[in-house]
Amino acid sequence: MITITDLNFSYTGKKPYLLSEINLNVPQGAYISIVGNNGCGKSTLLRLILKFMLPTHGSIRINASRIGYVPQKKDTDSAFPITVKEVIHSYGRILHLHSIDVRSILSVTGMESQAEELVGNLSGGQYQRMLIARALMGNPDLLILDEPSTGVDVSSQKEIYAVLHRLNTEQRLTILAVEHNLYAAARYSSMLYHIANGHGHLCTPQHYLDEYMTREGSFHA
Ligand SMILES: Nc1ncnc2c1ncn2[C@@H]1O[C@H](COP(=O)(O)OP(=O)(O)OP(=O)(O)O)[C@@H](O)[C@H]1O
Repeated sequence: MITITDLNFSYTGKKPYLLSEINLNVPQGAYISIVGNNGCGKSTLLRLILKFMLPTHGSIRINASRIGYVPQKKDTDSAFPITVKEVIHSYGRILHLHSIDVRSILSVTGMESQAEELVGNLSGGQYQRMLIARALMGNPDLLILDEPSTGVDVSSQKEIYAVLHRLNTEQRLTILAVEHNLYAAARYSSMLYHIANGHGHLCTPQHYLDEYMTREGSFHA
């Protein structure tokens, strides 16, 4: 679904590269979490995949009919006076959807009873579940998320990952997520893509736990 070939990237367009010799294949139905230390280039890689920027060298091919995107919470404005229902309607207009069933859209992430709520009154977990419901409008075959559980309490994290797990295993939705929650990455991903020193390595959750966690520090649930 995503094929990245010999990608190099720096914000200056010159060496040293932030991302170097990146080769990654995300097959249909996979759930891949991108992990690595702060500043290693995880979000940069997502922005390249989303075509917000171009690689310095190399190519990214995407074979998806529609991509759903859940941005980092800090990149969204939860103070804007708009209800959950209005968020769904306005996104439907952007997608040129003719009829919108707000209740059924929100029910995918268990948010139907918050439809009339102002987004500023939602908890971190509810807000994130609203963004996931919005990203699923128009039936994407690829869902990209940037830190889906950052700033979300543990019980809401469980709800978010239950939704993502269900979408991936039952509906075969391909998921690519930048992940700081290493417990969730190891528990729910089919594979992890670990970035360190500009280079990426695809590994199984077990391999990541065995090889990297001991070197990179403690395990956060
Ligand atoms: N627009 C930009 N212009 C120049 N440098 C940038 C830009 N955006 C990010 N960077 C730098 O690129 C590096 C990688 O940033 P990026 O956000 O991709 O890292 P990350 O792995 O997602 O980090 P974190 O885990 O902290 O979110 C950082 O040193 C950051 O300061």
